[in-house]
Amino acid sequence: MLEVNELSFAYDNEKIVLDEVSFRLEAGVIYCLLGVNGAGKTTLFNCLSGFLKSNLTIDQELIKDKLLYIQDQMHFYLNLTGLEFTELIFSLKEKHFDSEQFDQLLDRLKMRDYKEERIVTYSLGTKQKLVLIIGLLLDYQYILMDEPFAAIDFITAEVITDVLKSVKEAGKTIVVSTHQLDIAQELADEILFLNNGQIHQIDNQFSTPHELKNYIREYI
Ligand SMILES: Nc1ncnc2c1ncn2[C@@H]1O[C@H](COP(=O)(O)OP(=O)(O)OP(=O)(O)O)[C@@H](O)[C@H]1O
Repeated sequence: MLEVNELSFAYDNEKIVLDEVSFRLEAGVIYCLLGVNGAGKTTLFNCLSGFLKSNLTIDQELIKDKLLYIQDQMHFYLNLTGLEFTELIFSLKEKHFDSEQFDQLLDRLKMRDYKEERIVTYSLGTKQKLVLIIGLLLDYQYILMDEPFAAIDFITAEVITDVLKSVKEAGKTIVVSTHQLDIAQELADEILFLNNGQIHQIDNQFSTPHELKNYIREYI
């Protein structure tokens, strides 16, 4: 379990983005992080992963070995193929690369044809899928994902939703930020709604995206 207590953050002492935010992340749970543009979702991820210095005490072991942060803007070596890039990440992280599991995930996300293609030829959504596959293969306990569905078509989004649910069943903790309420309502066990520097943690009791939207509107 990861417990965050009274996390506060402001950029250059300007407006407070996170105002004594507290919440817990449990094993085997998917959280969807929601909030309007500029609410502070990326800032929260950056604080949790130690990219931004806040009042949070960062557990270095957690950051290094247990927590994976998949940012919305990823950097690639564009001249490498998907396979080469994945192998490079694994060698940098000094982790064993399981090529069979890699192939299975490529198949599941309809990525097999891209395995030997250079990343420069990938579309944005294809790059996002590669990052997701690498993230899942790295097998971290906590996976933070900033808008992983942003460039993903709805068919692939369904596949990714299923993949994330099976990762959750394996006891991982997943936090996904998204603006897509249909995905949040389908995917989340719990909603983390960020608004005016505060987090509202809500059970996903909603049977339709519309219900979730109406609930959130009450806060804004
Ligand atoms: N490097 C920065 N310097 C100063 N202010 C920043 C910086 N990055 C973000 N902000 C401000 O902090 C606030 C939170 O931004 P953040 O990017 O965390 O929001 P977000 O919820 O991820 O937004 P979006 O949904 O648009 O991606 C915004 O007011 C933003 O303008």
